[in-house]
Amino acid sequence: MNTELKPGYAIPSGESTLEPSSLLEVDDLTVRFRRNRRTLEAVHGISFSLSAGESLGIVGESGSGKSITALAMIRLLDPMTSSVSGAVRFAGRDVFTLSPRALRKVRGADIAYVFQDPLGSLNPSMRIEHQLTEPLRLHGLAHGRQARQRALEMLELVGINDPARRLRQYPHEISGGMRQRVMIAGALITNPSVVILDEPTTALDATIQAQILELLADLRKRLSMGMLLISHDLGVVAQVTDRVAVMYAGRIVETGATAEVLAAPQHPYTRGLLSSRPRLNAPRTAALTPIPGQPPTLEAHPQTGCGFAPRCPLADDHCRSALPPLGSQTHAAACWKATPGRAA
Ligand SMILES: Nc1ncnc2c1ncn2[C@@H]1O[C@H](COP(=O)(O)OP(=O)(O)OP(=O)(O)O)[C@@H](O)[C@H]1O
Repeated sequence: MNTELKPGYAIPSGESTLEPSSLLEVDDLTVRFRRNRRTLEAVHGISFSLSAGESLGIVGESGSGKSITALAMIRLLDPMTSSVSGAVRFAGRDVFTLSPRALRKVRGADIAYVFQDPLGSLNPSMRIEHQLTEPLRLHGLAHGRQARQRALEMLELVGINDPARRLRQYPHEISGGMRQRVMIAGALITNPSVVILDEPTTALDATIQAQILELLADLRKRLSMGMLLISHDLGVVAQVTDRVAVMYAGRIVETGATAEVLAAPQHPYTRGLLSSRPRLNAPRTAALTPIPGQPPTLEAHPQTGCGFAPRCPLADDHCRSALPPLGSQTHAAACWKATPGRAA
């Protein structure tokens, strides 16, 4: 293995504390950006793992660091403007020290990424067949008729009618929901062990959103891949994931089995997210209570204490001065006032 240090990616000095059985292990991941001659830390040493066949949701308001966590994991952040430290291991291999060739294989074939905007991610001037089969050709997995056959199967798997016709079409000729299905088909075509979906339904209207979530829940059951689902919406995460990590200002503030976290959220932020969301754990008539204030910008990430303290109804001086640790329990919250078992 090439142990050359890539610009912006530092090898961690500490030993891993993660389960050896995990397919994907993220250990003390920290992301910093250089902006206007300042270095701003956007993700402050987060750790989590994903087992084969497991589905993990990362949830939090816009700007909490969900996307950059995922991008940093597979080294998709620009090393000229960012630096990443910590460790990411995929199937036991350190992603940050892979050779460019090995990294391309992991990124293209083993860990698939579905970006937020399907139209922006598809090439408008190429037929769907070419785009779907490209990763197969690139990684030498299939060519010609065999690749086309695999593309047809994948379109069927994601519920697209008349797949042979779709293969001949261009992205602008199909609907937004279908484009998202094509993106998912493209991500799965190499039979990856892990698929990362970044806000896969945000750009879609409510009906199509529900259909895509149903599809993801179905695929999760049928294929034994690990799934990392990024969303600002706990309702989306609730439908598709086994476990959830709630992020706020670049840290995981609560983690646990999705059903447990939703039924008995411990962190005031998770409770706030639930109370501000319609029709989840509450009758339709229940009033929505938005979380007061805004999440901090990177410049304003608190240097001491709990990052959520400025918006938290329970915060006291201790919360503002001492950073609460995230415990190692299966359901844990980084909060001095965490109240286990209390529902939203
Ligand atoms: N290339 C970059 N340079 C500087 N700052 C960045 C860069 N990319 C992201 N950020 C900042 O890092 C923070 C986290 O961004 P990130 O995109 O991970 O948030 P998010 O939780 O995924 O929210 P969203 O759903 O809005 O993308 C934000 O404050 C964002 O402005």
